[in-house]
Amino acid sequence: MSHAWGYGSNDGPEKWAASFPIANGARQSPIDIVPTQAQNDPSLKQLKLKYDPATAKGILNNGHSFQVDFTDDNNSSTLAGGPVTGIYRLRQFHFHWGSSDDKGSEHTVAGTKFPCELHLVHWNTKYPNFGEAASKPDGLAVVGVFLKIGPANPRLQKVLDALDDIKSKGRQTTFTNFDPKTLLPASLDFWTYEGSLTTPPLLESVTWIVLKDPISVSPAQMAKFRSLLFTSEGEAPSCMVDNFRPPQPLKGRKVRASFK
Ligand SMILES: NS(=O)(=O)c1ccc(C(=O)N2CCCN(Cc3ccccc3)CC2)cc1
Ligand SMILES: [Zn+2]
Repeated sequence: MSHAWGYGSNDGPEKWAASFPIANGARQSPIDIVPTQAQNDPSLKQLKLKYDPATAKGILNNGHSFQVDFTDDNNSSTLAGGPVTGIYRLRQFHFHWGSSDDKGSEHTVAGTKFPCELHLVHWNTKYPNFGEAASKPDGLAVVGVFLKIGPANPRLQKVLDALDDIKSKGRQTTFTNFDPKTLLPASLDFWTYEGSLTTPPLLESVTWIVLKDPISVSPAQMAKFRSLLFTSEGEAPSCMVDNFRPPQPLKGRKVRASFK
């Protein structure tokens, strides 16, 4: 069965359930976060993020987004605390964005869409590797950060400057000496809930940690994201935009807040 999926009218989120029936599962992501319905949980620990810039390895256009990959053969770049038990290793970060500034994020906040959303993907070191962890209910932890239109964000620039080298699907280049902590807002206040990957195979293995505060991105910087292609060299070019899944049913899940 072909698992070719995308974000178009023929292969987009409304069609994924045909190949990935878990798309209609009990803990799917993203969701609409309603702050007034999120309960403050004083038992939530402070989020502990430790990232070593030397673990940054490369940047890849994977045909759905672009990702910055990290070496994850030791505990140099990790997430701990917050809602998770144990130590999770940083594997990659990537983004989702829209064709215009009025959409693009996967999570929404009381119905508000942001133009872009950053995902930092970590896997639980109680499992031997990412692939194993991705199939376990407590296997992954993804930190989500909203990007809001404002002044140009200098901390995004090194990532955006690399995009010219990975314009089409399958292109990759080295990307080293980068600290993803520089992409985070000042406050690590977060909402958390149990969910899934937001792309196929939609595995229900993600503890989501969505930061309350956005970081800024300028319209010109958004244009850089939109300069990428879904397609490989030699194919009819298709702009990489609107690579977001819409919010999914909460199905009785509770969203907790780390803040009052
Ligand atoms: N938007 S997100 O929810 O943060 C997100 C996080 C991670 C990925 C991701 O890395 N991939 C690429 C390949 C690995 N598969 C899992 C897998 C499938 C089959 C055999 C082993 C593991 C997951 C999709 C995608 C989306
Ligand atoms: Zn993502």
